[in-house]
Amino acid sequence: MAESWVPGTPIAKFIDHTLLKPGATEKYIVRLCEEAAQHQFYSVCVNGSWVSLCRDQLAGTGVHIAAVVGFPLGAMATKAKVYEAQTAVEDGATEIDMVLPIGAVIDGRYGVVSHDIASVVRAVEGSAIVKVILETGMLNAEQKAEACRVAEAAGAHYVKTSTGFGTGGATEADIKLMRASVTSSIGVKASGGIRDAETAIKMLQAGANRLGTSAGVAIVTGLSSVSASEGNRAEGQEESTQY
Ligand SMILES: O=C[C@H](O)COP(=O)(O)O
Repeated sequence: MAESWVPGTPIAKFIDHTLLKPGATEKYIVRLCEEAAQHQFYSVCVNGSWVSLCRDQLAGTGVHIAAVVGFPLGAMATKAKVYEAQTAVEDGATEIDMVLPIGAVIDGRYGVVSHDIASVVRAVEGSAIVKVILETGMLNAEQKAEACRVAEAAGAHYVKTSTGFGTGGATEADIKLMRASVTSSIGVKASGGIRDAETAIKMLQAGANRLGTSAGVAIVTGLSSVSASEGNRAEGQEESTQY
């Protein structure tokens, strides 16, 4: 069962400190790890090529490593997602945040969705938990609810709202819908567009067990400090959430 936040307690342990921008450089990944260790975030969430660097940087800190898979489109072959997940685990990830095949959900081809998720779950079973990203901004309520049910039945440990690169991000309404669509055995992760403490707390109160955000430092300090990912944007990237 995923841990739930208790009002009045610190939220750092519920945050996946995230840097997924394509132009992220080594110094910002190192900084992400330093910030995660300093603030004792639950994990860093990174693209697969950074996992071994994070493992070295985070040794002895207690901070976990989450790697994204099939990110951000979800449309890769299942075999490719399996290989990507296995590689991330070999390199030190203990959490896999995979994007489900969004088009198959929209088509109603839930057998394909189930097979995709179950294949990744099986590939890393015993070594990593799997969070399934729905990209909620692209789905209607019925599709979101059914995708949650299919993900849980396929063995997922969490359902997660958004990549942060697609249409829309986490909303309280979606967190409530997703929480109501799965049992208490699995968690709900809110991600995409969470930029301040007030929003973070709203997501936790709505039923989220984890938050994915590239603004973790600003959230826990309550300041508009420049976190690793924001610094990365300062090197020439806009904060675009478009593909
Ligand atoms: O998986 C997490 C998201 O990519 C974070 O999105 P964000 O950059 O909008 O906070």
